[in-house]
Amino acid sequence: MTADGVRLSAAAREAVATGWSAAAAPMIGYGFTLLGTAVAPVAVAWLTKLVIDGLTGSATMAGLLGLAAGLAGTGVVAAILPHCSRYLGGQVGRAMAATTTDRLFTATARFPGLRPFEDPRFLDRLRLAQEGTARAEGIVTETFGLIRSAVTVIGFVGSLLVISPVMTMVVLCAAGPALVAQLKLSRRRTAMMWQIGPAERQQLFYSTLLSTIEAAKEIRLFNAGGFLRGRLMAELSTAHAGRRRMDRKELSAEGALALLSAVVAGGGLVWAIAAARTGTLTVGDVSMFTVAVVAVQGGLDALVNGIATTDHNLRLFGHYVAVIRAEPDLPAPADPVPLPPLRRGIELRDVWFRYSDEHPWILRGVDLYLPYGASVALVGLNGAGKSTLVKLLCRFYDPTRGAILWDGTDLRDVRPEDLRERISGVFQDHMAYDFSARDNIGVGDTGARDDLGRIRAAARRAGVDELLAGLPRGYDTLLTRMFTSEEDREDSATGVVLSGGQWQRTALARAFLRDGRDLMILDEPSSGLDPEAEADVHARMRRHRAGQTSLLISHRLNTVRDAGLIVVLKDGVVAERGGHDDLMAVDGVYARLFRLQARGYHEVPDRDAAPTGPGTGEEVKKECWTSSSTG
Ligand SMILES: Nc1ncnc2c1ncn2[C@@H]1O[C@H](COP(=O)(O)OP(=O)(O)OP(=O)(O)O)[C@@H](O)[C@H]1O
Repeated sequence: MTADGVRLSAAAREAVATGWSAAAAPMIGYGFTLLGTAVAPVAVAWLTKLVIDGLTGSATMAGLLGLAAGLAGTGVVAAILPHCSRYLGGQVGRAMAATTTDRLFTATARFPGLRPFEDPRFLDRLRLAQEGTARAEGIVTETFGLIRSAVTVIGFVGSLLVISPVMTMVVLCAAGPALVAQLKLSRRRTAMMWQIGPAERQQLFYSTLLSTIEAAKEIRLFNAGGFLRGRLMAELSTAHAGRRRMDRKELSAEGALALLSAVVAGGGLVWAIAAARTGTLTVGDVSMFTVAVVAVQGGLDALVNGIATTDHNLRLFGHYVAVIRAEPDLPAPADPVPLPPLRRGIELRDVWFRYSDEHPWILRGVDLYLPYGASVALVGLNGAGKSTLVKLLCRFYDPTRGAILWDGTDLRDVRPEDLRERISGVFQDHMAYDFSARDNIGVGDTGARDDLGRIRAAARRAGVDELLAGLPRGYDTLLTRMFTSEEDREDSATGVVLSGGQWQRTALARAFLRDGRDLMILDEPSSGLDPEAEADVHARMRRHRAGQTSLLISHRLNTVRDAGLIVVLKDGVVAERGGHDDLMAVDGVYARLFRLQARGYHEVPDRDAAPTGPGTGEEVKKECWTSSSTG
């Protein structure tokens, strides 16, 4: 186990098993071609030596021609095999990348809750895991490469031993420090990547901010580009400093190793030439020695580098293994209970919640009953915990204390996917997918994606059908200009941009597509709509919610007054509950907020009492009058 919690042996086993299950046949072919490329250089060197010795000695013509033919044939094989092995290696790589990517995102989708995606360490691990999926192929091909280098080295070491056992030992001993140094460097490099992870994540965050349309307006209006760029560059320089330190260590270590290799090779050559002069070696031996020293050094170098690279790849792949084997963030029920359709109601029983032990309590003993078929409205000030309560109802988190019961069944005893099958809704921060209109709504129930009739019915209920049907390509029009090619730039049919309110209606249609669910959650579904659209949407929602259990969160209290039950959340508890008239009669928080909003609509400005002076309405009117009468 390494400092970042990666098990190398588990990573190696997983890589081999993945390679075998994803691409057994190309892997076998790859192994054989690599073996061929390993043996070919040794055969070429020996045949060359024999030809040279034959030429300088007394070989027959037939013998020489036979050796030359063998040399040519081996050369052809040696020339073709690397191309075959590259192709087969690519096949192995693509198959493994597809398998590991699929498994990684299956695993991330398997987390039932949201906690992992709020945990910076997990996000770092996920980023490295994605890099690890790209390295999966490397682990397999490098391992084969190691075998190939080992075969080549063994072949040449055998050849060197025939010529000089002493020189063989010298060459081999020089490789020892290289192996140790490369392994150390690999470990340090992976540790460095883990350390600079937070800086690189911040860097990615700032570069995304600076290059996406969502942030572009504010950044320009507030002239905040320089500020954000400054932060981006600071994170970049932190990450670069880490990489530079590592590169310097590598430079000095690898430079020293290269020097050692050059000294050994040079010394060996001087010795071989002197030995040939005294007749201890033949000319063919010198040729063989020269090739063998270079090949053994190159092979050992490749071996050492291959081990170091595999070690590094395994560490990255280990993050992938850690993600795909991670325990779910919410405890899975040992014996899951089936969740039948809602018949009585949902009860929050003394629910306490905080996001973590370091965070303050958000809910402090909420007792609430959502009766079957009732439309319940949840109101409260910003930060009161309304959306948090919704997240608990969807079981994105479990209550820290207390329980949520669905017809008496604790949500913790139910599989999260079974629960979510029974829920539909719109979140306050709903998604605007860069998809077609059809897919944007179809995400609500992917099985209905091809059923345009159902999609249009949902859009009609949300009051957006006319708009979407009227787009240049109807429901198949992209609701983004993101994927427009250079040639299509002027063609509006390739993608359109919706307004905020139009997006909100589209999100509502997505929720309505999940028809017949037991609970409809509507978290601020109309905050971006104009008054007419809001009244229209609420009239539609009223019809849709009639007889259906629903929970509506809204700050516009005129939209909740007809709810069967209004609940006011304050200081982490239910402060008030009842119908609109009851709560007005109680004259508490709800009544105060309602009157405050209503006053804004009813108060007619008192012209006589209106302040006058620079910038006030009266002053501006006067200015306009003066300039128009003089102009
Ligand atoms: N993922 C999170 N991690 C930590 N704290 C959070 C998280 N999400 C929300 N909070 C905190 O929980 C509190 C309640 O937030 P919540 O979004 O539930 O309020 P709300 O009532 O829906 O507010 P609003 O009316 O502004 O939408 C806030 O103080 C917020 O800072």
